[in-house]
This record gives sequence, structure tokens and C-alpha cells, in this order.
Amino acid sequence: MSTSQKLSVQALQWSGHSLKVLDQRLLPETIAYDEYNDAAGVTEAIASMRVRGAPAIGIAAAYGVVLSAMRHYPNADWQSAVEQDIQQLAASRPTAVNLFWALDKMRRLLAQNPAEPIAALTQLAEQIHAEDIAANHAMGERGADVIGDAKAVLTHCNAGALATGGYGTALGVIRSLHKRGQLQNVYADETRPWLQGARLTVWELAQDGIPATLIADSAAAWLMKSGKVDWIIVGADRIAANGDVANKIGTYSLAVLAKQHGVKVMVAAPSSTFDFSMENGDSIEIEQRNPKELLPDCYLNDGSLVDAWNPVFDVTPAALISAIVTERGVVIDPGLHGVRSLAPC
Ligand SMILES: CSC[C@@H](O)[C@@H](O)C(=O)COP(=O)(O)O
Repeated sequence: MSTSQKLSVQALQWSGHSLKVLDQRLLPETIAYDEYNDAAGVTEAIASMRVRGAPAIGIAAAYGVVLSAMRHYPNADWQSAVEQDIQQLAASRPTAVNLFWALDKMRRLLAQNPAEPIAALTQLAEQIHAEDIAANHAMGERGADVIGDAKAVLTHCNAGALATGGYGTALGVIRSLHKRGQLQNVYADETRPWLQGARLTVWELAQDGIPATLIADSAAAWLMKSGKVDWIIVGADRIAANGDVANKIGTYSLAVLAKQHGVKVMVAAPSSTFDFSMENGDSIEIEQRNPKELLPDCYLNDGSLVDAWNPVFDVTPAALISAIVTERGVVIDPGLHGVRSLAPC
């Protein structure tokens, strides 16, 4: 596949009766969609990371609830069958709060006993999807305003169209900066061990003709020391009330390095990423994934000789973050101010 091909792929496509999920494990070599007709399939698609990225898994889960209602309504006790599916969806991944936020919204709607539940749930899932895209565009503009004339930025993981309803959070800011003609280069960490940066981010940026340079995660300190980047821009999986941010493993190390080198750190995330029930990041559950994602094949083949520790998120203290950008507004220096000003009224 040519990298100059225009981006026409979306992580999720709702057909009205099924959910098509782009299998991100196969990118960039292969663009293939799997089609799901029930919540169990969507749960598996999230757990296996066919679809990944905090907003995208929330949207997928919302459609999963619609598929559940389509399967069970109007059987006797259909509501408890849907509730069981919601619980299954909620168990797919633990860290991104957008998943639980979307499921709660769907559950609250069900509790209102709508006269036509399938139509009502479909409308809500489509709304969650559309609002995420709109939020990304809004925070893209806000983030670009904050950054002003930065020439080069570094991003981590993939917080792009592939991780959201479309446009992206961190990559949304980058897209908006690029449209303004200010950005000369985007450095992308490869993001070990799953390689979201190498497989997804540089590919996604290439589709849009945005100059991107891949670096090994371990090159980030030297990149900053060399004065090559002005800002680090990342997404988030959960933001606590004091502004602590859970995001892809390695974000914390970048923020520590940024402090040493006078580089600023921006977190761009929709409001659905906030968890005001958590005072700080200490209580955020950090997903541990299978060590097999980390271990080279030769170790896998010779049994259990070597163990691996594979936490896939970390928490960056608010004090290391220069700005948190949402569709509702921006907090500069969240370590001083917290993020309660961004809470819904
Ligand atoms: C807009 S996506 C923000 C985050 O979800 C992203 O940075 C991230 O950590 C994704 O992790 P992943 O394990 O690929 O789901």
C-alpha cells in the first residue's frame, strides 16, 4: 500500500445493524474490517485491541450495547440480558474511563424505559460518536492556539483518528497546527511494546501529508537535549480531579525528561476522559497485559525461562504537565489549579 494514499479508513463504521471494526493489529500492511453483530464480539474486539484508544473503545462499547438490545429485545427479561452484556463490555479493558463513561450513559438511558429502546440507544451511540469527532476538532483548535508557533513536536502512542471517532486528540492538535502552516515536523515515539507509534501514528500522519519522523522510545531524551522539539503532545486514558493523567506507558518518562530539558507537555483529551471521582492518579487501575506482547519469540518458544512485566499505562503527575486541553476549555499548569474548572456544571 502506498503511504501517499489519502486516509479513508475509520476505526469504527456503524452500518445501522452491525459494527465494523478496523483491525488495528494488522496496520499498516493490511486494512481489514471485522463485522460484529453482538456485544460479545465487540467485547473481544476491544480486549484484543482490534480497536484501541480511549475514545474509540468508549464509542465501540456504546454500539455494543445497541447490538445487545437488538439481540435481546423484546424477549422476556431482555433488560437483564443487556445489563449482563454491559458488564462484559466493561470488563474488556480497565484503564480508559471513556469506556465506563459511555456504558453509564447507555445504562442510564435504558433505566428511563424508552418506548422504542433500540431506536433510542442507537441515537445515543451515534451521538456519542459524533460528539467525539466534534470535540476533537474543538480541542485541536484550542491546542493549536496554546502552542502558537512551535516548529516541531513529539507525540507518543497513537492519539489520532484511529484512537477516536475521527480527527484525534493529540493528533487533532497536530492536524490543526499543520493546517495553520506552522508545524515543520512531528516526531513519533515507536511506543513499545505494541508499536502504536510506529505502526499507526506515522502511518496516519503520512496519509495527511504531515511530515513525521519515527524515533525509538529511548531516543526521546537525546531528541529533547538536541533542542529539536518545543512541545510533547499526548492523549489520555483517564484524568483525575487533581490533573494527574493516565496514558500509554512511557508518557511519564517523557514528562520527566521534558522537565529536565525545558520542553512543554500538552495533554489533549475530551471531557469523557475525566474521572472526578478520583482525587488523584494513585487509584487509577493500570492495565497489565500479557508478557507475550513484550517477549521476543525465541523466549516464547523455549517455555517459561524468562518473565516480563507489561504494564501498558502509567500516571503522569499534574505538576509535570504544562496544559490540559479539552473541548470545553484549557487548564494551564494543572498542577497548580487542578481540573475541576473543566467539570460539567
Ligand atoms: C485519543 S487516545 C488517548 C489514549 O487512549 C492513547 O494515548 C493510549 O494510551 C492508547 O492506548 P491503547 O493501549 O493503544 O488503547
